[in-house]
Amino acid sequence: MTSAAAPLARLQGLAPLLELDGVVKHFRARDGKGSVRAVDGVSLSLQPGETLGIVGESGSGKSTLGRLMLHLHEPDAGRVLFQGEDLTTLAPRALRARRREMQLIFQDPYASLDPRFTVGASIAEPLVIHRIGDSASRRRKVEELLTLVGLEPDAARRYPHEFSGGQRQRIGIARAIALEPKLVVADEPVSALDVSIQSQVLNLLAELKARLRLAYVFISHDLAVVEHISDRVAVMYLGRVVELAERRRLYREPAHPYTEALISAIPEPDADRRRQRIILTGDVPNPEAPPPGCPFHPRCPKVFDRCRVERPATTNVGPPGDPHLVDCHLHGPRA
Ligand SMILES: Nc1ncnc2c1ncn2[C@@H]1O[C@H](COP(=O)(O)OP(=O)(O)OP(=O)(O)O)[C@@H](O)[C@H]1O
Repeated sequence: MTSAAAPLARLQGLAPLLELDGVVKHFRARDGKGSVRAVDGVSLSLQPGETLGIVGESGSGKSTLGRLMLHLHEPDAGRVLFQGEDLTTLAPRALRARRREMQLIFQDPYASLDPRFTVGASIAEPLVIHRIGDSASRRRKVEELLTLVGLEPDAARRYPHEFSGGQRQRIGIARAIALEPKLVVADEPVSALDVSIQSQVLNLLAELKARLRLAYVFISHDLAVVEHISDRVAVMYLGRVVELAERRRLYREPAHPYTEALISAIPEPDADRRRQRIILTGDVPNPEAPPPGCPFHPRCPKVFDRCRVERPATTNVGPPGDPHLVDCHLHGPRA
């Protein structure tokens, strides 16, 4: 996907918070032979205060992309710009300072909560690491954060195992926003929760976004969840963004047959909005040996000859001022 979205934002006079330009990350395959193209040339941008949803099947590269955005992975190629600064070339000290402004929320809050620490100590830890305030002011800050995420201030004295999954995710969120970041990457933040609790946590994230003017990158395999929270949505397939558009447009008029199939599988109680379910045949191809041409062609219900040999370029199918980018020969200049 080319970086058409980023120049457009610039034309509109908005400086992006985050820009990815041709970012690549390959891993050595777990058997030691070959390499996995986890992220294979992604360009996109995120505006301050915006929520970008990232969807795709398991193994499509969503988590790797999220970690590249926070520079928790070093890219093999391409650039990651945060507020215009290239994170890949920043000195370690400057990078540490930028880390305050970007945080990660995990699927399993246990990953960020040490069971031996009180909740208060876990939430205060980033403040301690970045030497912010003294112990009294940190205690007050922890109480404020707990209140902000809908928990009682005295939760600070208790331990993670004393809380339910939803409450633990609230604690993980309190910890992530302790340093008042500008960017939060939330990687499947509600996938481990009961459906009834999911919407409470999603509402909390939406409330915090408005209050703290956060930008989110919201990663999920669940398209219904992403629709609820995102401003724009990027669809990943085999390490690439194959479609990127404003949320309503993407769900109403998906341009890529892969997106269309994913959307058709969302359970829809409203019969008028229900789509004919498109069943994808075959598995996601092995990312160590992606197919030639369009990587989706072996599973695509609309495949034609050109798809088997030529990789589609990115085309903007959106109206002026509303980019809708898609990598599919159905929409290319010679379609
Ligand atoms: N550290 C690693 N070493 C080797 N391969 C890796 C590593 N991390 C990820 N991969 C591989 O890269 C590909 C993309 O993985 P990634 O976790 O980014 O996808 P995902 O879309 O987030 O999937 P999931 O929803 O299952 O987490 C997969 O094939 C995965 O096995």
